[in-house]
Amino acid sequence: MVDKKFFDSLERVTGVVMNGVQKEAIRHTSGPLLLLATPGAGKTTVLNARILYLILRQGVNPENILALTFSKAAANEMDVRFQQLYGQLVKQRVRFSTIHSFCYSIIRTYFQKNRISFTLIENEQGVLSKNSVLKRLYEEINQTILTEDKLEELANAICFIKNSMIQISDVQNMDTKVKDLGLIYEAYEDYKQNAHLGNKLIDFDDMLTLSNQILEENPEILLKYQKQFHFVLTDESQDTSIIQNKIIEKVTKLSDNLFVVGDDDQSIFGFRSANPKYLLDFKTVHPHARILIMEQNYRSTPEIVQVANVFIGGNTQRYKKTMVTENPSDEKIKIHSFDYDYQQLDYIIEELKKKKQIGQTAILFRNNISAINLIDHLESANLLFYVRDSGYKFFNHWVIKDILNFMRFSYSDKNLRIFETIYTKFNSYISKQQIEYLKNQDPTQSVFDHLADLPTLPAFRKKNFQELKRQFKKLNGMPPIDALRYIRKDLHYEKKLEEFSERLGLSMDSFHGILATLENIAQGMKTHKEFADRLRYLEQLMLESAENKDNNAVVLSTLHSAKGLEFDCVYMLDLVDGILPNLESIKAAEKKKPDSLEEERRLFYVGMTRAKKELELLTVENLNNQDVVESQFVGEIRDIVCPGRSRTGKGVSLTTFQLEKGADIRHKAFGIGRITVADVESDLLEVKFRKLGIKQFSLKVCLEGKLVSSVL
Ligand SMILES: Nc1ncnc2c1ncn2[C@@H]1O[C@H](COP(=O)(O)OP(=O)(O)OP(=O)(O)O)[C@@H](O)[C@H]1O
Repeated sequence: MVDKKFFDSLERVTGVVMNGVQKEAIRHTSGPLLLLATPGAGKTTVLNARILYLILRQGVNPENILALTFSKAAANEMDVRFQQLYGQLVKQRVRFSTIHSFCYSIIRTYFQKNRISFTLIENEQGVLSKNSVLKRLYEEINQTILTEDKLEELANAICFIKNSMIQISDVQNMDTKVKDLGLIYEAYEDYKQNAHLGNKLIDFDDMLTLSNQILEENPEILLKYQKQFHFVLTDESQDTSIIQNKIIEKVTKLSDNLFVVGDDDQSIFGFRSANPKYLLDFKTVHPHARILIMEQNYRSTPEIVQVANVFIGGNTQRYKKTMVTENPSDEKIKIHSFDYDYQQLDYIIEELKKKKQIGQTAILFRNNISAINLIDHLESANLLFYVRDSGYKFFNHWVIKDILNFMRFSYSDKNLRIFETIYTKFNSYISKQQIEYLKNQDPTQSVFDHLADLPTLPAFRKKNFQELKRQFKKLNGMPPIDALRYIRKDLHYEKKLEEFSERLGLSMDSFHGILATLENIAQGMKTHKEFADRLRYLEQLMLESAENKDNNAVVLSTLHSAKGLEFDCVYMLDLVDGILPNLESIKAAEKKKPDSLEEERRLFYVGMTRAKKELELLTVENLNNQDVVESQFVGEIRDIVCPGRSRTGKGVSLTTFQLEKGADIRHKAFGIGRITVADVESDLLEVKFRKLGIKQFSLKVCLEGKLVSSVL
């Protein structure tokens, strides 16, 4: 009865009437509890309300409460949400923290007490920084340079090792694309321990490893934390890694007051060793735990909820949950296919222009690079935007630096300093010795003239240098878009990139993406300077976009960073196989290893369930100048949204949609085409594709292998 007062005042403050399960979770005061929920079920809402309940109703001191989540942004958002709603009721600050910052406080206290000096190397610049150390060790061990993309792969692999608590001796058995990972890892750990005697170097994930070790080896320290944090709550618990899990379990062992909130269907950080297994095994570890399930979605329309339910049901490793909603109906999920990526962007811009308010709209994508073209388009259309991952370093990528250096050099083929940065990146056949020779020549003359004047040079090489001189001169007079193509094709920069990628085992996809993005930005520009200025301007806009956050600006975010958020309207773009799902997961699934494809499905699901009212899925047939195939997930959604269109009449109705002459279908490998023949008796399906022309297939194989799907 007394709790009624609490819930009444909660309702007044939040405007939310808690449902039965939510109330039960909020009122749960002792013992472990797993609160499993579907998206939009109010997990964060309940977690905050439970903290309030503990403080106001149970008289718990806020200092004894620890609310953990797994990203800085999520911790901040929880804190802000709590302050906004309950700041008036609770004056003392509650500790909302990431697990890393909690661990940092453990090691800092321990090191200070034991007079151990340490340096954090995660975000440092210069030779001591984690990235510089990793780069140096990789290059020493592998005798080859490490690109930014590979560096990210290496850093992720090391993060994975630590979070999964993999022993050094087992690293070599890991399935990884990083060459000699075991050796690099060992050297890295050794360097951090011993390179600076008397000073430990510590990276982000060392905070976890060291905290776990400190708590394990020092019972008095562990007891201090156990006594201080009598109540521990973890949000987004599906993202807990093995080591994080161990730390949480240790700290809560005494009080046993662990309140775990999560959704196994939203576990999307596998590359950092996050694993839904923690949730799936909760009852085994805590046999006396309560498990509550919240399936009511307060966020989205029935149209979105129903489709998302069926879609996530395609995964096998999950708690079976069925989302329901009482929200009013709205529009169906929309699916749009475009021939080219720029058409997709034009469409979004037109749609945004029709809206009065765009602050409740988000554009979500798999890879940060998708944001760059968007920014360019949005700026041109005078639409305000906010980029959530504004730290993305697109504009500093070495490929962009190369391109700008080609352009700069074309202005003055005397500039040896710039020439040195590009001479290996086109077919120059210039040796290091020749570069040394140039250093002693008259700097007011063309480097090509100097080279052509070399005494013992064969005639064809002379001609070659004269030709290069002519080519760079030609490049200088071109508008940026033509210049880009000229650098790629005529000066063979792209071929050099391919050779480079092959040597280092890199995929060309990201390079294609960068070059195509540059081409998009260069459209319609007249001078190289204008192009370079535009790049600088866009970079600045991106960095400053955080200021637009609450200013009616459309939100641009990767799917990963959008977790926990909600918007009236969501566009998901670039939905093609190879991006979402990514290539590795498709290949693994073909070899009957479905785990990563399941994670890709969860990522897609997280994106869909951010939408309250409108959800639009956008796919293209040509992305970054490459022909691509629609995401298999989009095909599935299409079949869920529009099952069994007319099954009567002529044609082949062995599937949920009609296969008949004149009907448009989507082939998994070849994209959209129009049926010219569909004949069961002769087992023939003949399709005319827009770009590939007519192709014939076995009807049986297509149907059994689900190679064809309907087009809305
Ligand atoms: N009982 C309720 N009645 C009405 N609205 C509610 C109720 N509980 C939560 N909500 C609203 O539902 C929306 C989703 O809540 P919240 O963000 O807490 O969900 P979540 O489970 O954390 O979502 P996700 O896991 O998808 O990020 C919010 O707008 C919240 O105010």
